[in-house]
Amino acid sequence: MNLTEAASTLLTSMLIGDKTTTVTGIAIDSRLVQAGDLFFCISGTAQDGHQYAPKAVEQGAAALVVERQLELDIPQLIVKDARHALAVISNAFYRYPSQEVKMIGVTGTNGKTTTTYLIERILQDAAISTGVVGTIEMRYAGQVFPMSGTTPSSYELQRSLRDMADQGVQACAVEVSSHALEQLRVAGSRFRVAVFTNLTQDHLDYHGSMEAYRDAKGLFFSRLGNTYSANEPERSYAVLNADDEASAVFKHMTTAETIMYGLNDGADVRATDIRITAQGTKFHVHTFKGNADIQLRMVGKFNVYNALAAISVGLIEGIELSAIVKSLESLHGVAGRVEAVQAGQEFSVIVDYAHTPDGLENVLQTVKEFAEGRIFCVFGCGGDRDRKKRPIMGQIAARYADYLLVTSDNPRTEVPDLILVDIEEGLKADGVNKERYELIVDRKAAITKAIEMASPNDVVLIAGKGHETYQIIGTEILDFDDRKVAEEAIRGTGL
Ligand SMILES: CC(=O)N[C@H]1[C@@H](OP(=O)(O)OP(=O)(O)OC[C@H]2O[C@@H](n3ccc(=O)[nH]c3=O)[C@H](O)[C@@H]2O)O[C@H](CO)[C@@H](O)[C@@H]1O[C@H](C)C(=O)N[C@@H](C)C(=O)N[C@H](CCC(=O)O)C(=O)O
Ligand SMILES: Nc1ncnc2c1ncn2[C@@H]1O[C@H](COP(=O)(O)OP(=O)(O)OP(=O)(O)O)[C@@H](O)[C@H]1O
Ligand SMILES: N[C@H](CCC[C@H](N)C(=O)O)C(=O)O
Ligand SMILES: [Mg+2]
Repeated sequence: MNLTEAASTLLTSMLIGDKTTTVTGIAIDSRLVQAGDLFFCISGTAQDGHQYAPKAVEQGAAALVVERQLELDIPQLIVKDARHALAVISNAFYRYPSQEVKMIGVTGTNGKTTTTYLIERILQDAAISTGVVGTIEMRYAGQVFPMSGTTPSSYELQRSLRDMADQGVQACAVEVSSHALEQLRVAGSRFRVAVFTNLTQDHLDYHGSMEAYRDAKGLFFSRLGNTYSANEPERSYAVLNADDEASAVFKHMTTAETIMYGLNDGADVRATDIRITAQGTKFHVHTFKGNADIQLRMVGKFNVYNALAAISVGLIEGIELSAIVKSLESLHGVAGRVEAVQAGQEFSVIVDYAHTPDGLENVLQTVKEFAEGRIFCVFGCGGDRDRKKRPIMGQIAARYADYLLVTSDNPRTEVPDLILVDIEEGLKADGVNKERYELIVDRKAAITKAIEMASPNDVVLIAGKGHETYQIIGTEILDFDDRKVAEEAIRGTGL
């Protein structure tokens, strides 16, 4: 792409310098710039990318996209909003790959990763080559790539989609975080389906209020397929959780046809007769394409919702309900989501990724349904993240578990002990007896203690980190895997 072509995508942009300059790649981080790249100076949430322009030039950038002209001898494309320009130009640079790969986006506070995996399985089994992009990893066409967050930046997403299209990938299930919506990471991507799981408290540090958080999610639906045309190759659909009140707002915002799923009468895709055991979840599903019994290997009522959302997507894609049911029944679960650790012990140890008040409540409710003995809950709250959820998570843990081991979960640049104190505030406010909990800042020590305390038939729930294989302390990323630590603790105590 040359700079004139890049400039032509934005009517109000202004090009300074050699207009024929060719750019061979896109970069937003000066440390990753390669010779020939177009470097976008983004006014970010933490810092101003314009300050890194000299470094980008030094690394070989061919040109810059800036919001104000810089005193540098290099072609510059001046735009009003570099983040917006990044989305627009990335879509063009990678030749609009979302027109070729059918995109299914999943947004919501909890359940995005799980739901994308269910969708991936259903589509793969229907011989639709499917990629998945989200918290755990990105994978397609037999390759796996690590991820640093949930939703990649717009240029990384477009670059990956182009690669998918070139490798014959037909569909892609993408986790769409509220940060991503606010930061235009999926802007310009054509979504065939937008799925909403639920909206509960999280990320108030970033969004400020629940209304602002809901509005960020709403962007996904208001931007969805807002043209009706005889030439439109395929319609877009919104798949909404009928039992979450935010869905009414999203339904109102979108021009797409909506499929409502839930547990109550009136939902288009509905579950009844739910039965949960330690081994799995049974229910009857009623849809606009027939009814069926289904037996998931995954436990928890929340997984019924995730399954209903995935069933809706399968039906939109024209897959038979019986085939969808078979696919879902074959899935063992998702790494770090209600994952059992078995090392010969006589009590249950479960590792789960619940890191929000609602996530924690759901998983504890599920555990409570099958626990025969006491419940020990090891959990913490992330540093440099929503502080308001901390006392609430403490209160929820105390409501369901018999004994709490409050510990660290990626303290990042905060003082770890103080995060624990924030959680304890909630316990004190609820008058939880000090005999029922302890604060152990070292996560390994907390897990080990819980395992030492457990007796046959008890359940040790280790929440918050799920599939994560690290603990972020300060700016250091240290190896840490709840599953391995638990297994070692079990073997170490010889139980
Ligand atoms: C608050 C937030 O969302 N930040 C994300 C955002 O950064 P930003 O654009 O605001 O950038 P910034 O850090 O202010 O820096 C400004 C610019 O300077 C550049 N820079 C910076 C340093 C340098 O040496 N050179 C350089 O060029 C940066 O690359 C950037 O372009 O865009 C970046 C690129 O997409 C992300 O990596 C970064 O994620 C940070 C690490 C983060 O922690 N994000 C979390 C909160 C997040 O996004 N989480 C959601 C998941 C939520 C969920 O699933 O519940 C997610 O989608 O991952
Ligand atoms: N539909 C749901 N409703 C409420 N809680 C859920 C739901 N699905 C999963 N959970 C809980 O939330 C945790 C996280 O699930 P999952 O990883 O699928 O969510 P996510 O939305 O991808 O999270 P993240 O925002 O970190 O990407 C699970 O370990 C489980 O405890
Ligand atoms: N997507 C979430 C993941 C949180 C996981 C938890 N282990 C933590 O570090 O807080 C976030 O970035 O806020
Ligand atoms: Mg996720």
